[in-house]
Amino acid sequence: MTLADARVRKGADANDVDLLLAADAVSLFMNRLRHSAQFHFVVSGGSVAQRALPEIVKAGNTVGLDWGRLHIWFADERFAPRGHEDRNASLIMMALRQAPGFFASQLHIPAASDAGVSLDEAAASYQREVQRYVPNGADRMTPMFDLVLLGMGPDGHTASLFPGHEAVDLSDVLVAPVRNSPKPPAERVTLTYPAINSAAHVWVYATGEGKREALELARSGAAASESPVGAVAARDEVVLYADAAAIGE
Ligand SMILES: O=C(O)[C@H](O)[C@@H](O)[C@H](O)[C@H](O)COP(=O)(O)O
Repeated sequence: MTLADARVRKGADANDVDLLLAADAVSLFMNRLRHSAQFHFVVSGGSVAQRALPEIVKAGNTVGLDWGRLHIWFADERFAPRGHEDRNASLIMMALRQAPGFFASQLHIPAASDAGVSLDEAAASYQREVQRYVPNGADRMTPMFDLVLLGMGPDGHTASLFPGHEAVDLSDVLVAPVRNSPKPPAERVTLTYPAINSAAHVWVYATGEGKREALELARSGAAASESPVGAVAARDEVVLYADAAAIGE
């Protein structure tokens, strides 16, 4: 299943979408954790980190979610110094501070640029971390995240997979270094399609009129090089969370 045939969860506005998504995420966590010891959840930067994640944390706390059983991963991270405002980690850590029982060791952050490793090493060590912690799917080879929550840019990028960029074409790695990103900062670490598309659930979050055109292109089944978000897929289900402004209906 891809974004072209995704189930759509539509909210009247961004706030409505946040509430809808938070309730769905928590029920997915609870259901999965009935049969599984851990839940591997991939989050993104931008408004996913700023708005959706804090709402998910609030909804989890309301039902007494055991945060100690979640592992949180990054769809992408900017290769900037630790604590820098460009880092997605800053926002994500802020949201998770409100999640009782969630330990720092359950948060998997790609290395910062001042950690003494190169960009290539940061990507390689993140890939090793994914392989070490995330259980493999039915093929016993590919790590299977439980849920990947992606944002999208007005250019159709998702994670740090940008239109026309080489990371979009990679089929043999789970994590890639990105140089010359059209959106600053230029250097990033990103999950690739093999990692994203083998997840059980992939949810795409798009709010605001600025996303409308890119979303339309993505849902028309455009090629990955033109619309990276349009090429995301999932083993079980792709769901689009969008407000009326983004979906244009
Ligand atoms: O790394 C980045 O440059 C951003 O994090 C970026 O990828 C962002 O997630 C999308 O552009 C969606 O952003 P919004 O959801 O805030 O519109």
